[in-house]
Amino acid sequence: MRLDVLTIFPEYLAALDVSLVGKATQSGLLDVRLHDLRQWTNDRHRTVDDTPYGGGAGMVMKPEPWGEALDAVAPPDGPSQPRLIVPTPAGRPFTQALAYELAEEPWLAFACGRYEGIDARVAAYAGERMRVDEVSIGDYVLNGGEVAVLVMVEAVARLLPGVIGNPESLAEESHSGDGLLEYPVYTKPVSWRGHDVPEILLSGNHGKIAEWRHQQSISRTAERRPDLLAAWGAVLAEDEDADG
Ligand SMILES: COc1cc(COC(=O)c2cn[nH]c2)cc(-c2cccnc2)c1
Repeated sequence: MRLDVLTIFPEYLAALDVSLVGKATQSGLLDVRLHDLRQWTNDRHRTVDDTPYGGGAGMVMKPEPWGEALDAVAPPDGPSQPRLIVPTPAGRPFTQALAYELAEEPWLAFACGRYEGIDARVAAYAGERMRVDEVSIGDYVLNGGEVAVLVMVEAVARLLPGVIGNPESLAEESHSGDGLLEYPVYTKPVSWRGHDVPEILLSGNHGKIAEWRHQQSISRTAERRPDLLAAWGAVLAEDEDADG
C-alpha cells in the first residue's frame, strides 16, 4: 500500500517510522511518503491560509497550494488515483469497519487540515477524479489532522497481512469481532497486591472460559457502550427471527 500524507507539519508524522508502521515500511508492505504543503506555495511567506469568506473567527486553508500539491502527488493524467481521506470533526465516523475497508485500498492519501479547515472546493476538485472521504476520529476538535492521520494509519496498517505478528489476535479485538467490547485480560502472577486472577481462567475448562469471557464482554458493553449493545441486540433478534 502506498500512503501519502500532505501536511504543513511533516515532522508530526515522524512517529509513522516507529513500531508497527515502521516495520511495515521497512518490509515494503507500506510505502509512506510525507509532503510539506508549503512546497506548493509561491509567496515569500509561504502562505497557506487566509480569512474566511462570510466572516467568522479563525483562518481557512487556501485552495491553491492544495490543488498544486494534489496534482503533484497524484497527477490527473496518472494511471491511477488515490482514495483521499480528510480528517475533520465534520467527517463520517472512523470505525474498525472503515479501517478494514481502507486496508484494501492500494493507495491512500491523507490531507491534514489546520486552522478552521480547508477551502471546501479542494474536496470538490479532488472528487472530480478520486474518492474523497471526510472522516472523524471522534467528537472533539484538534488543532490539525496530523494526529488523526497517525490514529487512522496505525488502525489500517496493522490490518495489512504480514504487519501484525499474530493475526488471530485481530479476530478477538473490541470492535472487530462480535461487535462487543473485549473482555478483561490477565497474566502472571496469579495474585498481585491483593488482586487475584478470576478462578475460571485457571480452570482449563475452555468452554466455561469462553462463556465467562462472553459474559464479561456483554456486561462491559452494557456498562460502557450501551449504544453498541442496542445494535448487537438488534442483530441477535434478527438472527433469532432468521433461525425461526
Ligand atoms: C479539515 O478540517 C479540519 C480538520 C481539523 C483536524 O481534525 C480534527 O479536529 C478531528 C478529526 N477527527 N476528529 C476531530 C480541525 C478542524 C477545525 C478546527 C477548529 C475548528 N473547527 C474545525 C477542521
